[in-house]
Amino acid sequence: MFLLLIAIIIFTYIVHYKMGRKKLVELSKKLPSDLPALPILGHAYLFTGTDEDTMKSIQKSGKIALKHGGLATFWMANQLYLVVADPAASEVLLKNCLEKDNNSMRFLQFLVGNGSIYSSVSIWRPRRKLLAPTFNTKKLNRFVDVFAKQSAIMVEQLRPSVGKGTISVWKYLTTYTFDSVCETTLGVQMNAQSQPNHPFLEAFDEIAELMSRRMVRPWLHPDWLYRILPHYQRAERCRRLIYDFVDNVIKLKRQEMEAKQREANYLPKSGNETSISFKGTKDSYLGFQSLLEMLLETSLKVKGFTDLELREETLVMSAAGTDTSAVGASFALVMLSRHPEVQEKVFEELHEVLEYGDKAVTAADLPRLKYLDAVVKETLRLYPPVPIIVRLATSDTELQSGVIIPEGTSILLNIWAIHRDPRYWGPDADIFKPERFFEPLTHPAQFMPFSYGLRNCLGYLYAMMSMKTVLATFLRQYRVLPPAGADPKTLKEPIRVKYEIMMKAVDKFQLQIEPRTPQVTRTIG
Ligand code: HEM
Repeated sequence: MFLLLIAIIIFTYIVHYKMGRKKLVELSKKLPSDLPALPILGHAYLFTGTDEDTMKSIQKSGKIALKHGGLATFWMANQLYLVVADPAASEVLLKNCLEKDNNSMRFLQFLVGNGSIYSSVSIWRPRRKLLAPTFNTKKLNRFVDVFAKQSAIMVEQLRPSVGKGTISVWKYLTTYTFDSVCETTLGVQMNAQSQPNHPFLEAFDEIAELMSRRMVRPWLHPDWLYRILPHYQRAERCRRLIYDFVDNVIKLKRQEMEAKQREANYLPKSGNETSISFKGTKDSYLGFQSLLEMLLETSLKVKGFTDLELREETLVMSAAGTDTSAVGASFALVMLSRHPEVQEKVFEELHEVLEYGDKAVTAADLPRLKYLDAVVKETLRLYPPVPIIVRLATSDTELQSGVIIPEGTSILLNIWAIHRDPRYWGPDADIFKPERFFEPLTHPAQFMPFSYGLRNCLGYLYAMMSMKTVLATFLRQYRVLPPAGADPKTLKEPIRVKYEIMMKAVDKFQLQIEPRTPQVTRTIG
């Protein structure tokens, strides 16, 4: 009897599995990829080669989907991926499929553990609820002074390179965002701009590269194999360094907050270290509350985050906030170097809103910089720092077109392709034209550099503020030009890009910088 029961269970499982696979195979036939699938590997061979080749494959998959009305399928080994390059389908999928595709996500979880960005819905939902209030406009407005201060430092760091030929702006922008993110999220002044080889930043860069390589190389996927490779040893060393650093910050911040509370007589002198009651919101020594401090405070008032959760969430914010905004601002500078007429319009607007001089940009100035806003958006459209996002269909999901996406399908939303769809952006979809953002969008999901739906980017407002502040501060002082000796024909072609979890310029954003007149020298306070 027992054996019969086991046999029935196994039989039912096999039938269920086969039925599920049948639906996936049917979908792959209905929405073909146009490219041959190899035995065992499927289309995984597309992701061999350099990071630039990987990005080319992402673009190719998007183009194929666009050719077929926005949907195509690919096999990565035995896993079916639906590539989506259609706003209407994206809207349905991003509203209904909240679970992330674990096949690719588990490699990113290596660093951020259960941090909300890659976690399962059951972990993500309560965390998002706690995190969301910290990103409101009023609180973020207080960060603009930090962005302005760090931008001024960046402008000074660049001064020796002004008028001296071609340079890569990447290191300047990434240390700017890193210092800003650390100060506003962790409440720590890192000074990476004056110390660009900061070990924390280097570890972050290295681990991002290692994780993205593993993600797209199936032979690095099995844990047992990965753990014996030097790749893993390097990743583990970076992870340890990052964890130690963040854990220390959390510890120090706890102590700092507790001492401050005691000083202000918020606590009885004999207060128990672990049961502190925060009665009021006090600004830190930085003059504002960092996101970590807000979370620490919440954690002590209501059932909030444990130290491990705090580590995970602060890491998500640091990882999600640093390179993304640096990539966005760097691409914007490259686009402006290629479009001098647009750069002049930005400069005129800056002159109008901020006047000549070196008055720091304030939160009140940002909404008035409308043309700069359109320039940033147009850059994010053509060069979205996060060109793909993934989801998993946890139940059969019907699209508006009637196509049913079966449970178990991995979904790859190709933001790069959605942003270049001529059906939504017109025949000049590939052209840089900021003015298009003065017209209403045809579909709310046709522009989604920050994703769309309930799991969209929490930091989009933060990112827009940071990018606009640094660009405004930079462009008031300097003019950007293409690299010396650049072939005019190449400058008309799309920027060469590579995929490293984020999309970056292959040449690390090379430019020439010239001073604006009248030149203003600024002393950093
Ligand atoms: C140009 C800059 C940025 C871009 C393009 C960007 C893009 C994205 C995208 C596409 C996602 C969603 C991924 C998905 O749907 O699977 C995301 C999630 C997230 N981003 Fe950003 N991001 C940027 C800046 C920031 C900043 C500055 C912060 C914080 C300081 C931040 C914090 C987050 C967080 C916490 C999530 C996870 C949200 C959740 O799962 O609930 N991002 N970001």
